[in-house]
Amino acid sequence: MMQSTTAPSHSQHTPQHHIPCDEQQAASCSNSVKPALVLATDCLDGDDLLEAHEALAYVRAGLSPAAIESLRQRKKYNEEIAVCKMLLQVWHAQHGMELHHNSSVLTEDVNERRRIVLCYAGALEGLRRRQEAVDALRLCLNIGKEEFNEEAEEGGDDELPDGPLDIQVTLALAKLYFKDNQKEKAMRWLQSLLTQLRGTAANSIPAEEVSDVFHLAGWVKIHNDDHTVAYELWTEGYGAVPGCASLERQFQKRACWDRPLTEDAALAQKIVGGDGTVVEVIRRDDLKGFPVRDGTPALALFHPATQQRNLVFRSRRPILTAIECANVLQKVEEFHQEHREGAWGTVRHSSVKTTDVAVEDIPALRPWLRELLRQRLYPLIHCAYPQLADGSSTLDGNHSRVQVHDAFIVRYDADTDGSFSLPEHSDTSAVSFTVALNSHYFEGGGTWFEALGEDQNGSVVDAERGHAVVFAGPLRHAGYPVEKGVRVILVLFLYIENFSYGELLENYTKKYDIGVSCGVDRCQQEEGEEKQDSKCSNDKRSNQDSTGRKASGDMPGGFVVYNQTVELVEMLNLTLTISNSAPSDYSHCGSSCSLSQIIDIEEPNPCNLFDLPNQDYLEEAVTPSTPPPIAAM
Ligand SMILES: O=C(O)CCC(=O)C(=O)O
Ligand SMILES: [Fe+2]
Repeated sequence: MMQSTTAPSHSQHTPQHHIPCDEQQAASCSNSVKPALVLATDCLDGDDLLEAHEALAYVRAGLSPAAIESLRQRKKYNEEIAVCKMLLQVWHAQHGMELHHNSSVLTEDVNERRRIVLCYAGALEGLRRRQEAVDALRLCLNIGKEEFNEEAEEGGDDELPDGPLDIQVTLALAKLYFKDNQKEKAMRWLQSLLTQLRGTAANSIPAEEVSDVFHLAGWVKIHNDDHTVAYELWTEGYGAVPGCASLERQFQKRACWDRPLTEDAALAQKIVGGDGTVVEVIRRDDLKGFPVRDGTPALALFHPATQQRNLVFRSRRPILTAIECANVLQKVEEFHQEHREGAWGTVRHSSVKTTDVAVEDIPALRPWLRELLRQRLYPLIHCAYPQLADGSSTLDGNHSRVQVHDAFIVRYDADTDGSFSLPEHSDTSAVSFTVALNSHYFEGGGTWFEALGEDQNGSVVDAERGHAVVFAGPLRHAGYPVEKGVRVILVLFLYIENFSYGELLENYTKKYDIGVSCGVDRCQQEEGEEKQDSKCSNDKRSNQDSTGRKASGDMPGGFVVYNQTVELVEMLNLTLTISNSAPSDYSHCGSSCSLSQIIDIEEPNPCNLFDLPNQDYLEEAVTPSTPPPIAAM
């Protein structure tokens, strides 16, 4: 069983920069006065007395800046709704309700109506009146109110209108369905758009609309766990719109990770190096398996007989040498110095924002990662997850079916708000890796898993420098807070070619009557994406589910509340069990942590995982010729 130690007390575990509650309240009160007063002054300058009074009322009420912003936003949406409603009434009085593609309404009038409807639906969505926003868009697409009935509300299929679809309105509708986690419906509309685009002369449709359709369709597929089709769509989209930066990025990513590997070994050795230690091929005995609780949905991905309940593994010996780790950190740091003025970004992921950098952006690390995957990580995955639920293997002959969806290096810093931890989430991957690139200059950290441990509080799996933790991506997990210093890890989101497991997860969830998981789903975000919610939205409005936990309500975006991790820590501190005692000789390293301190190459490894009690060795794989059906689990 897992080795457990009692968790540090709450005070030990709360990072120093967290202000106590009452202090925090006082800070937010005084903060609110300033912007509201500025606002009031601005309004007076602009002779807008009403707004000035409103702003002063906010000041008197002691509202926080966030509350003021939210009130003003609500007001703006309500105004937009009132104006749009009136304009639509006028428009329909002039042109009638129905608008067929052969109708005599002028193009300008059609464009005007579209603009109003999109604004109207956007404002309704902003106020969380999503169903009304859907109704408005459907009406604009000539799916009349009269047949909008319970069937639609129950998730029945929309009937597609005759004739060509209005691309912008259909896209907006598909986005709303996607946000509402109605992925099949979203995909149905997008499929119709794709068919329409494929049958239309390329230059007759604005490139932006074409790229938006491909982009969104790809993301819906990713969130439906069908990465293979998503990348096919993005590749096709890039062919249709070669100028589209976001599609190009996805295309280049494939070109980077699917490249033939012929020269990588020598190149990787030259660039990233090693200390001459040959990292032997990983065998199953090299992995310590952590069994998850019965009823964990991610169990549905793998064959129950070969997997048992082991969905999280940690390597018993390092898969990266100390020199390799140091050299990778060096390259990452050099990259930030040369290209990012020394600063790390948080733009790559929406909903759960890591402070990170994509490996494919650092040319020196590309051959290294390709070689690492081929030589060590893919074999490791095959050992850990030998057989999928459909009876197939992660290997196809000698070729690994595992593919990179996202590869990035994450930096946690105890002294930086928003990057000392990562809230609870699941990854958009079948299998994920974290590989520790340092271990001596931080305290805390590790990966918390909801489904591990004896009780409902989960457990933290931590790893020494060079060691890997591999786990099923749909497992709920979090980056446990780093209390002191800096923790740097390599993270990989991987998918398995032609293995889309969404339905397996869904059936398992239904079978065990598990509610829809609350919280956030990790998805990638391209730079500048926040402006376009056609990809993953970064919606920070929170709501509450019936269990009292904050839930995103939205898929795939959700919200980011770093406080969520603080809540998590508080909850964990009650009865947390840490799966392995952390090395006790961490040295303190504060905000001025330098690269040489993070790169802990000189340090002896304080905790040799080979010396741990071995009772958790995995059982040898039993591979039955015909797998029992999932229902037998
Ligand atoms: O910090 C960790 O160990 C987890 C990181 C993670 O879950 C992620 O980047 O998606
Ligand atoms: Fe994750």
